[in-house]
Amino acid sequence: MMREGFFDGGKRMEGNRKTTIMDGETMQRTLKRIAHQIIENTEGAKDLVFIGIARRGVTIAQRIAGYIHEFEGVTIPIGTLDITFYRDDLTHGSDQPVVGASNLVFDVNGKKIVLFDDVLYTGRTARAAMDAIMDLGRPNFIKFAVLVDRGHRELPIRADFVGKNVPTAAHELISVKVMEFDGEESVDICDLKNGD
Ligand SMILES: O=P(O)(O)OC[C@H]1O[C@H](OP(=O)(O)OP(=O)(O)O)[C@H](O)[C@@H]1O
Ligand SMILES: O=c1cc[nH]c(=O)[nH]1
Repeated sequence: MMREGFFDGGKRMEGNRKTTIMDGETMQRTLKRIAHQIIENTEGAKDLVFIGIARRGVTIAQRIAGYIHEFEGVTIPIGTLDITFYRDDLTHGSDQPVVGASNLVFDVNGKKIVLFDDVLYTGRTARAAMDAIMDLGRPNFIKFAVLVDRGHRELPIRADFVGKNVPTAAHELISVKVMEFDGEESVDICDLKNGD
């Protein structure tokens, strides 16, 4: 289930004023930059694996792995984690991330893991992802890459690779659209309070 004020997929944008902060070309350039940063900061491709948080984090992981293949000629294994939010009706609003299906196609022990998501907000999704990974073994390290960091952290979590830092208000939503799921590419800030 989703958190209050959150909408699903394309529907979440309807009826709300939006400002586009990244178009497809900028997104591509940003992901290429992150690919270079990952190459420089993960001590070589040996034991390097990616984990994408479904759904758009998986797309971002795949795109960046594609660029690294193009730049370095190495193929990085990609696993996926599905994390959704569950609202506990008894405690009104104490929404909790729940780890669903995971498809980690490798043993995490000793791996250099880069975790990917589209948006970093409270940090609860990242925390749930890291908990799920650590339950499976002991990686060499976990680094975190996001397309957008919008602030408002509720946990001491930060990303190692950030496409764009976007200061936001609580009544705004960052909506990332990728071709695979949305048929278009952009990052928009949607104002949920001042809808048209
Ligand atoms: O840092 P957090 O507060 O945990 O927020 C970040 C998460 O929120 C979004 O997922 P959302 O639940 O909106 O689902 P969706 O993007 O898959 O629609 C986003 O894709 C991140 O996974
Ligand atoms: O603004 C936000 C917050 C969490 N997740 C999103 O996708 N956008």
